[in-house]
Amino acid sequence: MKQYLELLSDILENGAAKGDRTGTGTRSVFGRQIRHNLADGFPLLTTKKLHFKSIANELIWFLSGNTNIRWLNEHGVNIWNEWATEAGELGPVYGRQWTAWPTKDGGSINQIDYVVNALKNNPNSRRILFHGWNPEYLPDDKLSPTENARQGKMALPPCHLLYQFYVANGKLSAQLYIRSSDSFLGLPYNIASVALLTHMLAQQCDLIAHEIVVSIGDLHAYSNHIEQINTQLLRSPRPLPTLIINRRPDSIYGYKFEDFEIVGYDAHPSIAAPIAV
Ligand SMILES: Nc1nc(=O)c2c([nH]1)NC[C@@H]1CN(c3ccc(C(=O)N[C@@H](CCC(=O)O)C(=O)O)cc3)CN21
Ligand SMILES: O=c1ccn([C@H]2C[C@H](O)[C@@H](COP(=O)(O)O)O2)c(=O)[nH]1
Repeated sequence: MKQYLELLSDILENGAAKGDRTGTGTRSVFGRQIRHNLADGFPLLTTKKLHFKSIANELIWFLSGNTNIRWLNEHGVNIWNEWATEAGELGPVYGRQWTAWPTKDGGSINQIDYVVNALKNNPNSRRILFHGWNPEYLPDDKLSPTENARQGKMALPPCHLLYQFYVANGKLSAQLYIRSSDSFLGLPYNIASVALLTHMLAQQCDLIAHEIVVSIGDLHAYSNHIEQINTQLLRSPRPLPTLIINRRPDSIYGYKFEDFEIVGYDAHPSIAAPIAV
């Protein structure tokens, strides 16, 4: 993932010093993109070891519509702990908006069903997308994430918020828009996650997983990640691993972590970094 390292260098070279909600301080650039052909391997960073289990289980959790961290914790995933209430709630975040977008008559819309149906029955459509930005449930900036979740608002507004799919010649591509991207901690997860989702949708819809495009609004490096980024920039990328899906579940909602196998993942050691809350 040379392109990822290039984005990190870009931020260090061209980033404006910018304050942020968390009070940490960032260097930031606006409007960047990464493209990756999935035929070239599964885009799991090799310049630091990533916890694929967290990435896969987080995606499975999104697709289940769950917005409580308990299930994540029971499955070894702790990346959302800092934002949840004592009861584990995050408010109506990703999973809720993806699978049960609330309607004014008290019903809900499953946007994932819509995407799967369109990919199967109307693959030429230019409307195959789902998104998480539901303004009615955005948090109040003056309250903490936990306080927002307690009041039924999202703890955080979605960062990866718009997923569009495209089919040509039997091949499925995806473009993800990330409005705000923590280049060192969040972005590697978001890249691998959209790649995994594309493979799952391709399997369900009898398509070949092709290209992912990740478009980013505010791409930043937190001031307490600069040393870690410099460490990473000294490392050479290695060949990418391959994803194998061992089973074909009955639906997009049927995947379990055990269905996935990452083969040939030879990564440099992980690099610890503090998360900005
Ligand atoms: N500042 C910030 N950055 C993010 O990337 C982020 C948020 N906040 N808030 C919501 C979610 C939570 N995400 C997270 C949170 C923690 C890690 C993290 O610490 N990753 C470690 C490994 C931790 C583990 O696997 O348990 C890493 O080295 O990648 C990554 C993404 C992504 N999002
Ligand atoms: O999937 C994710 C979720 C979150 N992030 C990062 C991006 C920002 O650094 C923070 C969110 O803060 P905002 O003030 O709401 O932008 O979390 C990410 O990179 N990927």
